[in-house]
Amino acid sequence: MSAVSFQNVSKVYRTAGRELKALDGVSFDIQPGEFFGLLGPNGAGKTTLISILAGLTRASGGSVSVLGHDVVNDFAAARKALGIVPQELVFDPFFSVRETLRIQSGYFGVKNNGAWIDELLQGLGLADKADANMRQLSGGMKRRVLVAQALVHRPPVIVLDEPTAGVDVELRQTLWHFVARLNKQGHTVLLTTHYLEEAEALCGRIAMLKLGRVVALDRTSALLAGTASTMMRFKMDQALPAELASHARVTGRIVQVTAHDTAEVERVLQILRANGCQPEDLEIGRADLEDVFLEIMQGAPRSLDQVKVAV
Ligand SMILES: Nc1ncnc2c1ncn2[C@@H]1O[C@H](COP(=O)(O)OP(=O)(O)OP(=O)(O)O)[C@@H](O)[C@H]1O
Repeated sequence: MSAVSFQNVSKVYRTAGRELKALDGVSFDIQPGEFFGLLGPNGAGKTTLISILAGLTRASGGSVSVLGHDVVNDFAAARKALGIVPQELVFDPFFSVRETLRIQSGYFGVKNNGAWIDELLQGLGLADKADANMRQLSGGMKRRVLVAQALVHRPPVIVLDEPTAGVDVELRQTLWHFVARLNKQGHTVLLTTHYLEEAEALCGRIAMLKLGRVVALDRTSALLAGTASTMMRFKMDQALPAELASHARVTGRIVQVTAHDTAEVERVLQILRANGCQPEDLEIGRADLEDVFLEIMQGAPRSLDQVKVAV
């Protein structure tokens, strides 16, 4: 049985007489024990999909289940199987960290949860804040409590919706260490993030959403293998020749161009030379998930062969 199953999920938002299709026929399954990444640019539909999974939003069509429990018809069982770490920080400021976690245990009907709460506090670096009031905590500490709160009932499926947005390096490491441990123990993890290096490091499989549709779904290693394997990076003052624009990324003076092999690297250099460009600090390296993501999202040509070379 799948840990999470999305079957032909669609969602239409109607606002001010306008219709917006936020999700359009999304289907995929996540198997028990997977560390699964859901990626996509702003507005792709990630949060909408997670809200439907959490039972906070109704799908316009299709169905979603968690360990076989439909999120609409069998809501309580589906919700109990999920631990959802939301994006926003919402707390009652008058309770201590430990009280907050006890109350949350109560919501799920979990009794005698002290030992697990201690383990959560320890694992998330909150042990010395256990008796502090929520309002006294920094933003990063509050975020740790959010994670602890989501895990208080030991859910088999953990959903992390951009958990590291605006979070410092130490907390990220604490969080990933802890979540990776839970995953090794058999918990399924669904992660949405804009940090592609995190997704590359953690996720065994990845789905990419674009305008509400799944545009890529594969093992992370296969996604990386399927793209241009080489990235050329250099600095340049001149404008990028138009022939290279479709598979290049420009950030200020820094240019990154994809190439599949050394012949393509030579072709890029040839195009640059023919256009009077003078690249500096040239580096050639392996493509990473960010390159794959941009290639898929921009629908850039997969090979330089498709580009006319003007020499
Ligand atoms: N409550 C709503 N009413 C109307 N439109 C909405 C609502 N929520 C989301 N949308 C629209 O649905 C689309 C998908 O939004 P969603 O928040 O799911 O994307 P996302 O992939 O999570 O983006 P981000 O990375 O910015 O969080 C967007 O075009 C958004 O404007």
